[in-house]
Amino acid sequence: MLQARKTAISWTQAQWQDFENRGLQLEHYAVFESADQQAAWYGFGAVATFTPTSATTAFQEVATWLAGLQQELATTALRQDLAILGGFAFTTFSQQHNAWGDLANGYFILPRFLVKRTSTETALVELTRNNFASDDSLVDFEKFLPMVAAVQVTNGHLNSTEQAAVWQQAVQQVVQRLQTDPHLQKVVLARTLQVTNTQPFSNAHLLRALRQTQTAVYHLVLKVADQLFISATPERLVAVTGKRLATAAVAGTAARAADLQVDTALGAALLHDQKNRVEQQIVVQEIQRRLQPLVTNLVIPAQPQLLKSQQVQHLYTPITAQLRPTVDLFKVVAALHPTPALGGQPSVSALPLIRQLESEYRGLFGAPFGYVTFAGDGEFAVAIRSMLVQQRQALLFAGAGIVAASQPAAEVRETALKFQPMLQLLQQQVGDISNEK
Ligand SMILES: C=C(O[C@@H]1C=C(C(=O)O)C=C[C@H]1O)C(=O)O
Repeated sequence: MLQARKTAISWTQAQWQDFENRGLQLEHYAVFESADQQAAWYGFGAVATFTPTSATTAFQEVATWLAGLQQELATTALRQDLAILGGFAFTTFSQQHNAWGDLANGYFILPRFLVKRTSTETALVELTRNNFASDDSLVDFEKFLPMVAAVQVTNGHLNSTEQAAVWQQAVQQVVQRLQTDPHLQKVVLARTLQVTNTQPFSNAHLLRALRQTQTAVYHLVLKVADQLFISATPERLVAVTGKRLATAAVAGTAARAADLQVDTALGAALLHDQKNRVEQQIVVQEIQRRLQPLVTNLVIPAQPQLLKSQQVQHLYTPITAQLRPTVDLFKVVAALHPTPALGGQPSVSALPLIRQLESEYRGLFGAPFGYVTFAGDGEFAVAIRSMLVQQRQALLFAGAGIVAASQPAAEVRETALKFQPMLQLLQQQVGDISNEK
């Protein structure tokens, strides 16, 4: 039986910082902060964890796991305040060796303590299968967290290895396929950047840098044992509140500029660029096609807008709808992932090419990451601009949509920009990076 209770909290900035630093010492810690800052969930420790067995059945598996937890809950009063947090894997793990370890097939936690922050409340929710240790959740929470001394400032020296030239050749191959295969419209190809430090990265510093340098994007964090996954993505996959659904088609990329006029001109050029408009329209149409059987009142603006994050700007079409009575959040995620923003079009042709041409298994990169409450509401973001950190190693991922008109060298530049959000976190900690090609 699951016992739950909720307490309103109003912590100072220093307390938040202290609790997060201590939370990072636990086996499990997770963060979901929405890009619009309307919702945030923090998971400390785990009452239960779940790892799907395969990517194709993962959505149903997690839905079934959550349904079991709902039945175990002693009270229905807190269903809006309890949530599972975690991420799916992009595809089923297919390689013998990969960097992802326990996270390879995706990973979800039911936290022992949840902090829920919305525009109207901030609350600590305690959850246990035993009896509560005391009659005060705040006391229990303080006792549950490890006592850690102040986080040390780390220096160190970074080395990075990437395979830009090899990847550019793979892009060239994809372009040739796109030009000769009339059924294939788009393939999203990703590359990786391996960064090695001379000493272990500090998770606390990485998270601080995430909040300082990456604003107006989602902050996604999942720490399991000595692995830390971080994403600063601008891209929503889907949010569901009651029967209201919101999703977005995000594709097509231009750089940002510090100068406002230059930045505006870059955005305007992107809005009028034929190649990028095609790339994004493919995503809009495919999302529409996949949602149609699941929703009513589908609203799709005719023209895209710009979605700006620190390093890049994208074409962006916000999409809303009403879920049909029998459809839930998991069914929508299963239908949408991967959209042609991360897979390609059609998926059946693009996904095998991705598997064949990419050197690293994607793991949580590009996959749905989010939370689902015990009431069935929730949100998943697309976990791009992300990396996996383990001790002295960081593995960064960046992809780009390739269409017949793509120029491989430009895609290399675009993915270099998309590494920047995570590179900044690493650099903030140790200073400059040296590049070993
Ligand atoms: C795949 C990534 O980004 C995706 C690809 C984009 C593109 O090709 O222009 C734009 C936004 C994202 O949907 C990434 O950042 O790694």
